[in-house]
Amino acid sequence: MRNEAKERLIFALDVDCFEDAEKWVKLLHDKVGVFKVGKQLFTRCGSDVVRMIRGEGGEVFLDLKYHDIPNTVAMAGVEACRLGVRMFNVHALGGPEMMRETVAKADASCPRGSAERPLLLAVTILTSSTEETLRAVGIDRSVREMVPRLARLAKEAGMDGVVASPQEVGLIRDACGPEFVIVTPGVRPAFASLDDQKRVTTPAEAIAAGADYLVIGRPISAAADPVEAADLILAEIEEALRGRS
Ligand SMILES: O=c1ccn([C@@H]2O[C@H](COP(=O)(O)O)[C@@H](O)[C@H]2O)c(=O)[nH]1
Repeated sequence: MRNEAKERLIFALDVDCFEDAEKWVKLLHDKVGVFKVGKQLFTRCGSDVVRMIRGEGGEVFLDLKYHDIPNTVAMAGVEACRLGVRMFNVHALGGPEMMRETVAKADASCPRGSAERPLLLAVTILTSSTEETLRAVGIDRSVREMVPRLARLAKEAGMDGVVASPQEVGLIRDACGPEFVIVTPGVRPAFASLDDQKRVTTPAEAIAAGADYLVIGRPISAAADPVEAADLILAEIEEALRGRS
């Protein structure tokens, strides 16, 4: 069960240099299944950091949240496939054509079912967003309407899963079924602060709701003892997985 908990924990490597990234990977590689490389680290270090993580035996979630015209996103997706990442993502708000094109180009470059094929994920509504955020950008529907709607669009386009708040896992499961992958940031153990996250649950609640992977950054990186924080989170995930089986 400890190994399953580890495989489901994704650590957000939100640091500003290669050396710090390498230190975190060496420190946490026994605790974490996947390391998430986002905009800050990728803009600073590029694909070298992906190769470093893979060289250390880690897997990579390339969290660049592509959102552009269909051809541009699809070709970026092909490059993500070539990097050998375990998963990468686009914004579902980029629309069905953008997602379909990304899936088609990934299928051509890295066939489904092959060992190298990454999971293709679509971000629904960011976990830092609220109803007010949606109104401000002109979306009149609620978060709880938008998330399953975007998840359904992603599934129909052939995407493997979504990134969403753990608060909406049940809605997504109802809309998209048990095989659809759900990756949840916005996870806060009781000992951590919310920071800029708005739609959060604890790790235990996220797993009990049916999340497949939990993305956690600052609750580990800002802890006085990051290894102890990761252990506490793993214990919580493990306990919740027992309750699920
Ligand atoms: O909706 C989203 C999508 C992505 N993220 C990313 O996850 C991590 C969360 O880090 P914490 O420190 O645990 O808050 C961060 O890298 C985000 O870019 C998200 O939070 N919400």
